Amino acid sequence: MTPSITSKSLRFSFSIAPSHSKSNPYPKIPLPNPKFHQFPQPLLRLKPISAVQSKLLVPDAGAIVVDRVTEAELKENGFRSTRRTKIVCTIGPQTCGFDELEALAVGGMNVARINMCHGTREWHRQVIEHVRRLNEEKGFGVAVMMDTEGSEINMGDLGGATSAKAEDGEIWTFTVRTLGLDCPDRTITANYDGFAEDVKVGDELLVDGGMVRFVVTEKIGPDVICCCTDPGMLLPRANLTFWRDGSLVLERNAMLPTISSKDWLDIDFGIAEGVDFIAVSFVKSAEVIKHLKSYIAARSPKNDIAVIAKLESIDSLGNLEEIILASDGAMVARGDMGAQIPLEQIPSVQENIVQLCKQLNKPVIVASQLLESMVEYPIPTRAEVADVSEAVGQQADALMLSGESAMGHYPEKALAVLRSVSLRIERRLREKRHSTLEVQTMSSSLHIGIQEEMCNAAVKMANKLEADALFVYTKTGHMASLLSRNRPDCAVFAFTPNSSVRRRLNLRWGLIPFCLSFSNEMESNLKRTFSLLKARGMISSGGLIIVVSDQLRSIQVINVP
Ligand SMILES: Nc1ncnc2c1ncn2[C@@H]1O[C@H](COP(=O)(O)OP(=O)(O)O)[C@@H](O)[C@H]1O
Ligand SMILES: C=C(OP(=O)(O)O)C(=O)O
Ligand SMILES: [K+]
Ligand SMILES: [Mg+2]
Repeated sequence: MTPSITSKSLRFSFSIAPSHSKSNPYPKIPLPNPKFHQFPQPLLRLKPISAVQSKLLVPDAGAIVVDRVTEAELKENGFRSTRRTKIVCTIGPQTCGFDELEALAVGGMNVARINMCHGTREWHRQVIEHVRRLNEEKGFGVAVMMDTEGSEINMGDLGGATSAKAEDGEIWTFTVRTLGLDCPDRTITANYDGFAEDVKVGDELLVDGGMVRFVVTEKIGPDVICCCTDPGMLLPRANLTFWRDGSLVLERNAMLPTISSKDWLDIDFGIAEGVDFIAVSFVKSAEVIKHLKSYIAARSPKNDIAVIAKLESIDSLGNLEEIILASDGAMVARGDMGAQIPLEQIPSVQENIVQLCKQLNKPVIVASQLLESMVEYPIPTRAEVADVSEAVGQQADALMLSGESAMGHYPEKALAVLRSVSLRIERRLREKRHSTLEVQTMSSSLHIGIQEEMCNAAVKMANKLEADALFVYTKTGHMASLLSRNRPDCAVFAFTPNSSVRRRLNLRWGLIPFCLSFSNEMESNLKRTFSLLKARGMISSGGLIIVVSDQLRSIQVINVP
């Protein structure tokens, strides 16, 4: 039977077919050497959703709700082969339409990110609305992350152009004048008034973390005249940093608040729209996170928005532990980080942050330039695949696409690459671990807690017994996070009655979040879960399951009846 999602999403969202396949899913794109372009992963077939079925997706009291893509993955590939590493996609002009968003959801997007640096609130509202509608009408479980602009120094929006090319030796003017749409050629606005006073002749000006470089040659009133020394593409609202005598000039940034007045308005917008995550740009200390969390607690009665600290400012690196502890998760924002520390330090900083987050039980996202060349080309570089593999090998909770999905030519292919590389590396890690009979669980490091000990023990058992899945019944998601933290060999089915907890668990490594109401009676919970899952073809009799719950201090080992 022909799958019924739009031919477009089928063509682009699934993994690249083997070379012997009769129909090439990418008919128009030449594949110079097919050997290199097989991201080996079986094609998933999502069943069509009829109008009648679509109504059934609205959960009733007795139902179990799971993301449609995961359900298809479970049915086709079984328990063990679900993807553990989660994927965040930045939504931009290439992917903001309903159909494009659906294609990303089909392709495995777990979280849709909107970046408040760009676009209007109305534009972002529309995207959030589309994601909601996809979840409600089509059975996806995509969460929404809003990313603040932050008050670092930015360029303006290029008078409406999508990009501009700066060539070697060209003279460009950076100005604090207000320019309308008739922006003169080779002129760029800077977003803060003191810019022309703060820079000095001889300073080096880095755009977007050094993707393009200029040297300041002259200052004329509000205009700073610069000569391009490293050519490249200028993108609207790109970050600007300036360097003097080999050091980053930080005085101005130190005076700017982490959360600007515009950011507070965006945060109000995010709270009103009910986003699942707010990511805070250029976090420097734990204070700002605590402040935002108390603001959210006061404004959002259910207090169900998680705060993610973006680690990208040089000032954050000395306070990592307290920032991560204060947050609900962290992002290794390698883009701007690369403008503030030497590039060769980024891999070790990434590794440290990922390990620290695992230790402190906070989800961590590795972001920026994972597949940068795919903004323009349909195939990633070998080096990009190696970088993605490294992040998956570190067992980061999630990988993020930025320009690749926001404004690139191949958003769905970039997503397919993240998915295929994740699956391959995850399997390899399990095989490696298995061949050395190594059982790895986290040491207890949080404040001594019964739940943490139980989860560590449950994962150890699951790995040793080669269980098919861990089940966790969790109201707040905490127990589920403690299982995920141990990066078990098997998938973790997390059952929660709360749909916003379910969406937030989307960011956690290896968790398959289900919405399910349950009682204090474990026996009846299990009976019901088994029958609901069996009816949907997601589990079969005989499977070995290890069960833990928020409420009961017990670990159960059960064969699916
Ligand atoms: N809402 C949007 N509207 C227009 N363009 C966007 C939007 N979001 C992202 N983009 C484009 O995608 C690029 C990459 O996104 P991202 O990495 O989030 O931003 P930035 O480059 O500012 O760090 C941006 O530079 C911008 O060109
Ligand atoms: C993710 C990042 O932040 P933004 O895209 O908002 O600059 C980054 O700098 O890597
Ligand atoms: K941002
Ligand atoms: Mg950044």
